[in-house]
Amino acid sequence: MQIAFTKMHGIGNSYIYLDLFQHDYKEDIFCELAQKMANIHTGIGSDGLIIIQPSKIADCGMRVFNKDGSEGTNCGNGLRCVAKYIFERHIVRQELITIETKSGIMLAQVVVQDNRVIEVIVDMGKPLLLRKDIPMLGNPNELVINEIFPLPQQSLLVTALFLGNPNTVVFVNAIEQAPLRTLGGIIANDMRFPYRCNVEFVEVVHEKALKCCVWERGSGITEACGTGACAAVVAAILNGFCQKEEEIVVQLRGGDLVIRWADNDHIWMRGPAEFIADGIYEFLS
Ligand SMILES: N[C@H](CCC[C@H](N)C(=O)O)C(=O)O
Repeated sequence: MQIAFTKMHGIGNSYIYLDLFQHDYKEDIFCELAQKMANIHTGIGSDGLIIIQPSKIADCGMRVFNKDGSEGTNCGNGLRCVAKYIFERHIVRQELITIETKSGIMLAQVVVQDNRVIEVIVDMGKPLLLRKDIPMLGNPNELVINEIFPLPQQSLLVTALFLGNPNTVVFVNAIEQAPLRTLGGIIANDMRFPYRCNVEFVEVVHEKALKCCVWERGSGITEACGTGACAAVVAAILNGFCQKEEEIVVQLRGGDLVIRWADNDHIWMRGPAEFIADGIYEFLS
């Protein structure tokens, strides 16, 4: 079966995009397709698969599937790419775009220069801070801020929250020394998170800049994570390292995002989105 796809990335967090406005691919192949197309050796290579589809309640819908075939509930870098895609491929004509995700309807504003989207600003909604909303085992109506998180090898101090998807933030003195490879997957798959979680290690550079590296639920280490960068800013503000209302630059391996926790409690993310290639994939189910 031939699959028409577009590969795009948001600061190095790359996905294979399928456009269901143009093609009628059935959802029962998405899990296997994500695993096969994301494979760098036998497929196209990406951090996962994103489905762009019609929606009854927004300009379009977005579903995100990780490398392991699991489905996420949102994708910050993916939202910017979807907004760019549907604007430049004329699925919509307006610059303010609504995108339905499994964690709610997101609002994206494309910034256009010479008919090209050079940047996208996304309202990522409000962070959810209670354990029951992350979700994380323990007292359901408690916050998880700078909490001791015992592991077999050592105990960490974590701040956990839901922002598009479950996130656990660990502050470190130097990002180069973050135990990303050794502990990222262990935390992400810990049984205290019923739906697993994305894990961000964060160094506070100063009150308006963070360094962040990420182990993503279902995909492992990625160059960047949009929802993770937003979660890092929320955690830094909750821990008193940064201030609400300020624009915070989050420096990830693949590039920078500008994040702001506004006074209406919404999180705003600003960053680029790029096309890489269009192609046809031979799917042998
Ligand atoms: N791995 C994530 C989905 C992708 C999130 C990330 N790529 C982003 O840019 O937000 C999850 O399963 O929650």
